[in-house]
Amino acid sequence: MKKEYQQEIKNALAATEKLDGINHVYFVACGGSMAFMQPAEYIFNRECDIPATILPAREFTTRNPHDLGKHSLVVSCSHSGTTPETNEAVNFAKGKGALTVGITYTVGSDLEKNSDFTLHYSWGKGTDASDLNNGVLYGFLFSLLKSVTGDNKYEKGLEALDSLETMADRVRKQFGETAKKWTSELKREKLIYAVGSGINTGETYSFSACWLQEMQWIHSGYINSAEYFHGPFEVTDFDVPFIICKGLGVTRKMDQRVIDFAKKHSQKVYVIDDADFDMHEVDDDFKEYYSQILSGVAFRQLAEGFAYERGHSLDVRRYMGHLDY
Ligand SMILES: O=P(O)(O)OC[C@H]1O[C@](O)(CO)[C@@H](O)[C@@H]1O
Repeated sequence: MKKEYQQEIKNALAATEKLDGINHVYFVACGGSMAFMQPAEYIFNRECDIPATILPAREFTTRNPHDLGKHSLVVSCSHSGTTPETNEAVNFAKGKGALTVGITYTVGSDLEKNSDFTLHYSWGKGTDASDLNNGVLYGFLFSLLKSVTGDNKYEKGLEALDSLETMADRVRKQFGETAKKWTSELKREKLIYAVGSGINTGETYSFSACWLQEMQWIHSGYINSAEYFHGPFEVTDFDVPFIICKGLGVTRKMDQRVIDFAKKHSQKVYVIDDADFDMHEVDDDFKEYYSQILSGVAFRQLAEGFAYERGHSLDVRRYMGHLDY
């Protein structure tokens, strides 16, 4: 990871240590930037006693959590740094006395101006994965967990960042042909469901909401594997497509239960299995946490495959940036 990003993480971390105890960590953002932070909430919940909650930025300000105050840490993210709801949430949190850390690609953006501390990341093809948003988030997260728990095991989580690009590149090569095949088969589907859970919740939600709905205008919905059997499974039929992300770790059996059922009733079940991805560089304690970044690499290849097969650029929007909402 670039030295300046490491320094930004150190600066933000030092500020969290001055809080004299964190009562709650909130992650707030919109769309893909919110989805990208969901694993942080999951990891925090799994690893320590400090409550962590992720909320869409507008719901955060609307809900006005009762415990939000001078011992709270509010982490936001906006790629552009300009999304109004996210900036409103940061200013709202600051008004309550919370410490705000903004994660953004855009130097000098509103988010940077509004946040107490900023973590920048790089973007674009050819960027080392440790300098992308996920790398910077995990750099901050594992440093924070080490600080609040005093457990040195998080050093291993930080060390894995050095191998992230190697692992991501391996998945790109491994999954490339599969992505082409699946998207060629699915390109005329009017509706595709995305199913996942646990650490993969954000990436699976983002695949449905951002890649399929927003960037391909394909009807879709995210279904949590645990919730599939409580409503959504009634729409399962031989011709209904499901892309299911099968995670590692504690939620894997929930994903498997969906796969077993869906495969009996639909001929269009496609499974991204994180166990297929080689992660030998990562310590066992952190494999599940890193696997979602690799799921994201596969989801991105599917999105690019759809864009190619359907002749529909991922950059086209009908409303966003053109019409007020
Ligand atoms: O990350 P930003 O700049 O706040 O932008 C958020 C917007 O970008 C997306 O995540 C992807 O275009 C949208 O879903 C969302 O409206």
